[in-house]
Amino acid sequence: MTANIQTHEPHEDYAQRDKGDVILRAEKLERRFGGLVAVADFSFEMHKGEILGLIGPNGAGKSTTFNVVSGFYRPSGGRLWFCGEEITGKSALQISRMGLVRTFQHDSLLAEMTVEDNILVATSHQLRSHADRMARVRETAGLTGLSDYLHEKAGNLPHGRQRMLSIAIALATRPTLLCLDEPLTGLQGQEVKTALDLFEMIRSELGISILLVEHNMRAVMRICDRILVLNYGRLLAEGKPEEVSRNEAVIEAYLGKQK
Ligand SMILES: Nc1ncnc2c1ncn2[C@@H]1O[C@H](COP(=O)(O)OP(=O)(O)OP(=O)(O)O)[C@@H](O)[C@H]1O
Repeated sequence: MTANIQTHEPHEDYAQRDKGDVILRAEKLERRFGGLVAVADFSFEMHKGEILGLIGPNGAGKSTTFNVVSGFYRPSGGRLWFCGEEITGKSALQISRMGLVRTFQHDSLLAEMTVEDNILVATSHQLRSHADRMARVRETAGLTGLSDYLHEKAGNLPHGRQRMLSIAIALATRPTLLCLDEPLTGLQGQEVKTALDLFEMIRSELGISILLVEHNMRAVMRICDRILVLNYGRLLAEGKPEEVSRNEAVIEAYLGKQK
């Protein structure tokens, strides 16, 4: 893994700086599907302002963790807290209204509706006045590079713009925690760089923390402050990118899968 993974400039140490400022806490999280244990004994904390990576080989339990944290699946065991409030067993809608919002691996856009309307719908429960909602739409479109596409049908956008629209929809409510599920899939060179710059900006300008599941290791190593590694549903390692990329067990888990 060290051969094709590079770490870049040192990250500001958000995890250390905000030690007392936990926004997400999982304690012994577990999710079973019949006899299959997809996630087991998974405990972690996430701090305000962090960009936290969740990586692992195919089938490691990353998406299941996302689904449990965001309320789309009920945990089979363990407990979860968001901003100090227990969210174990709460619905996806309740959790998203508390400010924990996720995107999906496959874009969930309203393809026949315009970009503007897709973003507008996301603001509807939060902002009452149409003027406020339109201002939020324009601001969000500006952040995500979609200002020139507001009147296009979402389904007509190129793939990279559709991915940005998924993020714009999640961002429109200005969540506290944004969970991104493989947001870079299908993006090419400059598009990846633009997306990573956007994630940095979301954190630094809007103060939104990011939990990132992503297979693009180079990108994960560049952007994350800290990384959790899952293997067979269990926490295999955690640490800063440079620590994780040198971890023998992590290297073995990835290389073992490639044989
Ligand atoms: N709805 C489900 N029903 C039954 N088994 C499931 C379900 N969702 C996930 N699994 C199983 O749980 C395990 C973990 O899957 P999960 O999708 O969470 O892994 P992942 O790390 O996200 O994988 P990938 O990187 O391929 O997306 C796998 O064995 C998978 O087959």
